[in-house]
Amino acid sequence: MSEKTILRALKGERLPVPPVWMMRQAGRYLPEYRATRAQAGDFLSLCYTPDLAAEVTLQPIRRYGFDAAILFADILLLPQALGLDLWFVTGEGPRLSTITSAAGVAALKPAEAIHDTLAPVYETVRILARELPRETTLIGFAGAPWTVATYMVAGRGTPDQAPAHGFKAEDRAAFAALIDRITEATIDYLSAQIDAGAEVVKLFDSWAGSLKGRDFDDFAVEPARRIIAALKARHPGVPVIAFPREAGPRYAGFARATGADCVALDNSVGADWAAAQVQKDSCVQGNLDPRLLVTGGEELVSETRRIVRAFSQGPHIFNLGHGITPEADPENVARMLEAIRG
Ligand SMILES: Cc1c2[nH]c(c1CCC(=O)O)Cc1[nH]c(c(CCC(=O)O)c1C)Cc1[nH]c(c(CCC(=O)O)c1C)Cc1[nH]c(c(C)c1CCC(=O)O)C2
Repeated sequence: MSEKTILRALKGERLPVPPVWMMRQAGRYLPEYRATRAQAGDFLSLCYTPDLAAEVTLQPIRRYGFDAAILFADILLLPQALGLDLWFVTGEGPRLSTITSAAGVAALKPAEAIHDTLAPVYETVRILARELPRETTLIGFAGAPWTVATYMVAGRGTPDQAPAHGFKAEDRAAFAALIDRITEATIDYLSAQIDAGAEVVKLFDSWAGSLKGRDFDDFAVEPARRIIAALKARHPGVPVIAFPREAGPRYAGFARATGADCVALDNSVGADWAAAQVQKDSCVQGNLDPRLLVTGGEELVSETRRIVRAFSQGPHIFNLGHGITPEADPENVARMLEAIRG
């Protein structure tokens, strides 16, 4: 059996057909996901019940045969493990107790304490490592420190991340201490996922685009570099995908600056630009507009083919530019795969 396609692409190999998976591939657009979620009761119970979390991870693999499965969990489980309260308001999104001062940072639990809360996530990984088809790669993940901090400071999602920017402006040392604490915990969290059987890990920095200039270097590049260096020291050969969403021109050089094996691109980035400026340094992942899985039609097929072609001269993992939405038509996912695989 030759090596899994995603691992080959992550080592820099150009493949005739790019391997493919989708962000949020286990999600509300699938009727089988909605059924299992109803069985779990609520979203967090689904995340913390290993049999059910493994089941929803496997559902899109059974239906579509994606080349990778991504662990079913959430980036906000880590702040919960560090001691914050976390709950989800149906139809609105996450809520957390907040951290707005140096004292709040000091009151967080130490990194070693996270495993008590996160043990069920590692159990989900162990089940998946046993049950996935042998050609499917298992991806673990965490939020990048800046993105996780934006939720810890605001207590919820915020369109412009103003509360986190405010804390950073008011007390940069305390904010940097918060980023450090998350960075250390993220290293231990991803390391435990790898020990349990994750073959690749991905860092989601969904709000990286709101960091500019020196802030981007200090709070997007540097934490990613530290996390990747620590993981490479503990787990040589395990690849890391970084997703500094909406980094724009800062996507260029991101892999070199952080040591990431692959940079995931959002759909605001031109594929031809990224092929020249980003793919020259590393594998790239992306970057179909998820709205096309709602609208479908000829544009879905032509855009899918255009992206495959644009990245065909180097290592590429096909994916969306952001998560698939609940309104997406499952039939359109099949059409996208047909356009990639022929
Ligand atoms: C910012 C962020 C979060 N979570 C995540 C991010 C980074 C990626 C991104 O930008 O989308 C990452 C995430 N969240 C989820 C996964 C599982 C794996 C996958 O299928 O990609 C992953 C990798 C499950 C989820 N996480 C969430 C759902 C929906 C929950 C439900 O079933 O109602 C899923 C499947 C909930 C969630 N979780 C979060 C929010 C803001 C919300 C509410 C908005 C929404 O509902 O989409 C925080």
